[in-house]
Amino acid sequence: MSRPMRVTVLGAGSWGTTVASLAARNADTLIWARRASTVEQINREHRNEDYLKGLALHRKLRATTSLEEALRDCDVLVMGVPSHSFRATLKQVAPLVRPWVPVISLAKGLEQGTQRRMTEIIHEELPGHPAGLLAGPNIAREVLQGMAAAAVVAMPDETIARALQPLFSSSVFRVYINTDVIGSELGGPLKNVIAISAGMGQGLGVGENTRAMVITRGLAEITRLGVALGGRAETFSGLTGLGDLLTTCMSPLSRNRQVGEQYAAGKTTAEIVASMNMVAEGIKTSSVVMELAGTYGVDMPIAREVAAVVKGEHGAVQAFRGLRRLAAGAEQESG
Ligand SMILES: NC(=O)C1=CN([C@@H]2O[C@H](COP(=O)(O)OP(=O)(O)OC[C@H]3O[C@@H](n4cnc5c(N)ncnc54)[C@H](O)[C@@H]3O)[C@@H](O)[C@H]2O)C=CC1
Ligand SMILES: O=C(CO)COP(=O)(O)O
Repeated sequence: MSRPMRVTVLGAGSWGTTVASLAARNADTLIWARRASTVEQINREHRNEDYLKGLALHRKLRATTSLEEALRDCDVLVMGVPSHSFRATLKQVAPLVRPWVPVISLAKGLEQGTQRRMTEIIHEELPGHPAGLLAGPNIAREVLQGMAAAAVVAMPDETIARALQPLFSSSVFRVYINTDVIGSELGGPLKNVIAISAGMGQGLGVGENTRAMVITRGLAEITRLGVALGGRAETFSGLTGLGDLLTTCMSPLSRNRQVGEQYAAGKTTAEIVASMNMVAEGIKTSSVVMELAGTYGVDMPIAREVAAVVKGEHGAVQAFRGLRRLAAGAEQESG
């Protein structure tokens, strides 16, 4: 007798838990967390108070602290850990997961030191596994509350993407597919850096025109680097590009935007990181983005200012002064 499809999600933070709760509507879903207290709360009370305070999870979602149990009957593996733990987690997974299982990344970061995208790390650590991602403008709390949203499953193979699409879909969560993995995967990490700038602007009270400038010129930077790295230009005006940039720059719930507001309040990177219980990928990604911009000769003035603030080279006020001093050329060119 065939058993129902098993989705395994690794990492029970805000987004891993939310995606697991979505998948539990459509498939037998198991989430792996390191902390026994989190597992117990999900199994007994259908909640994850540390990350999604006051919100109910799908009753069928089950949790475990055992990686062996999580991977035993896994048909689809979803990686919900942040980019800094992505490779280490995959190394633990490698001996336990069956060879053909597709692996979907939720992480919106780039690896420090190697500058790798998460699906590149999947190929390196789990060779032969189909690798893709789920991304889009998806603030976890809003999605879990059932507010309508849309996302993209990006896989090189359209047939596999179509097979995975219904696992995450619901009447209020619309999942599209895209075969441009590079373009779809770069939107998230790059928008996180721009969102820090938008947050700085918010904190400094720069006004809506300036915010629109940061978002629009930020998209130009994202697209320039993304295309140089092999993404398709049109992907950056879709959900994983412009869509995610907008939600992250506009939402007070965005951790990256909150980080920018903290910089505007005069806090240092160390102080900000110490005060957060969640990850803001844009902090670490900013230096990786500047390395890539240097290698590919791409002009990224907004990301450059963010990277300088993250490193403590100057403050948010100087960053916005720096942006004002930029010479403006033709709109489709750099700057
Ligand atoms: N929260 C959101 O609204 C969204 C987040 N994302 C992305 O999803 C990824 C995960 O973010 P969140 O869930 O928001 O982060 P979070 O900060 O809420 O939770 C991170 C989770 O990963 C776990 N973790 C960290 N290192 C680990 C390790 N070595 N082994 C096992 N577990 C580990 C933590 O214990 C925690 O449960 C990030 O890359 C983020 O950019 C993407 C879309 C939406
Ligand atoms: O990626 C996100 C929304 O799509 C979440 O953004 P933050 O990590 O800034 O909260």
